[in-house]
Amino acid sequence: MAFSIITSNPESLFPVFSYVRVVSVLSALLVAFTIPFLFRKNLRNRNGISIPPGPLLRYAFLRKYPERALARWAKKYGPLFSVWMGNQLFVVISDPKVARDLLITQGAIFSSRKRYFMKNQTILAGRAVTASAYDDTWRHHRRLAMQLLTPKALQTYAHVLDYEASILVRSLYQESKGGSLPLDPASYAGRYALNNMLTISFGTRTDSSTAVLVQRALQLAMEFMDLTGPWSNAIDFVTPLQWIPTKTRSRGRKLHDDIMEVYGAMYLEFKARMDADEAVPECLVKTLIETNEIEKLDWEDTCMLAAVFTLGGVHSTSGIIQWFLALIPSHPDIQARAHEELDRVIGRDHWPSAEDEPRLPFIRAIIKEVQRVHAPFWMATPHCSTEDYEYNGMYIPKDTVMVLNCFTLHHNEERYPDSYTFNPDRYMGDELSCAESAKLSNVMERDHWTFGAGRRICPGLVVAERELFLAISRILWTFNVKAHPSEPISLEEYEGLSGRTPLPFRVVFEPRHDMVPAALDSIREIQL
Ligand code: HEM
Repeated sequence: MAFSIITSNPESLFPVFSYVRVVSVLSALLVAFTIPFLFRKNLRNRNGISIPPGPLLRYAFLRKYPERALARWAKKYGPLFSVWMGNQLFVVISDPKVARDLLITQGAIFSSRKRYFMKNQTILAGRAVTASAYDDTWRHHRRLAMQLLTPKALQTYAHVLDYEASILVRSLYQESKGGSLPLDPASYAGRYALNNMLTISFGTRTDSSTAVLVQRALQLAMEFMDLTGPWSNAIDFVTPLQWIPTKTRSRGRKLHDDIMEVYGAMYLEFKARMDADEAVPECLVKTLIETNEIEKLDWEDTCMLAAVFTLGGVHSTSGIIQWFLALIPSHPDIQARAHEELDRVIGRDHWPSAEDEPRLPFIRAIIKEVQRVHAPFWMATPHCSTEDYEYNGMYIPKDTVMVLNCFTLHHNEERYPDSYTFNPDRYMGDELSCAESAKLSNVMERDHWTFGAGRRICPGLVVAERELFLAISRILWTFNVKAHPSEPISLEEYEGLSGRTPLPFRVVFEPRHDMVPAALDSIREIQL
């Protein structure tokens, strides 16, 4: 009987093995299995409130110029939207008041960092201030770093920043042969920022922009920027990729080892000098060595702290100087007004110093406008929430990555009319420093968001502002910066994963008046 059923109607005996059914079941399983990886999931809190709206698909990475996707989504979904990156929920802030309400007012909840596989776990091993969660280790390390970065501490090395700005201008003059050869300013601006950070960290500097140390430290900072975009590495969002030996994973591990090696060696060299009772300058590493007994930092913490200023404060500052030099040749009217202000307020027999800043409102306005139109980090450094939170009828779960969408914030037409135009005049009358501006309760008056917001705001901003003013005001005092007639300057951004500098370009540094050589001759060597 059973045999006859098989021969007359085989499907009835093996229904699940029929070709069509097998394919259908497998397809259904595949769809059921992949849908959660392809499409967004809505999450609700116990009051039934949903996460902020956002795109339907999940993403493994946002590679090319992610800020443009964020700007489009902000237009479509509003000032607070959410995106799923693999299994990680991101909430993106694109409005100044929302940034204030969440990152500043609710700083106790929105000040942690996600443990990004690449940046925070592999390269920085949860350290270097920027990679630490919002906890006692972060407070400890940030306090140590801040000892060198307060306005009062800055006074102890203000003469070095002044000196380095002079050296920057003199190098540009000499190596352009008095303006006859066009120069790519990247390594000059890089060495300027690097020397300032080396001084604060290690009490040392380099004489040449081609010195091995300069090249090595700049390479490490560049590799760091290339590997650590907040949206760019699929390895951060697709966990199985972290288990296999990919090229990206190897690069991350190598960078960690290189940072330990380079900065560890510099630390030990400094310590050997102290052990030999040599006179050494005040700097971060000296503080770390002197307080080692009390602070009890392990070796990895020590190396990462020694590296933090160089990793955070070189490409950022040098990038803004480069953006200034890329932008200014195509705005001769703005450059002429800056020259006029310098001639009127400072004169030609000496160049500006830090004390002159309040008297040069147009130069200050140019610097703020460069920072607005080309912030080196369009998404700052994302924060992470440590508790569930409900905001304006939207649910933000614990462990959400919070992104400050600086690109959209900097193109807010209400705050910056005609926002795509480079127009320093929008900052005329703004007499506040960036640090003061970041504390304004009316955030619609804040100058820009280039240094981030809230409790993780860039601790180096007072130093960075001083460096930018000295470099840019002296370049303007000394030169007429022009494009080379046969080399148009592209304003396209270098697509580093996190930091943005201009694509390589060259400019002509034409000395502006007869007093330039005398000013350059008057530079006096300093003792560190
Ligand atoms: C123009 C130059 C600079 C820019 C645009 C810049 C920008 C930023 C941004 C956007 C953040 C993240 C803020 C946040 O999480 O909300 C940050 C953090 C940080 N910056 Fe800067 N920075 C600059 C210069 C510097 C300098 C000169 C130093 C050191 C002397 C420095 C050290 C740091 C450190 C240690 C952090 C981590 C702070 C933390 O996580 O608590 N930066 N910076």
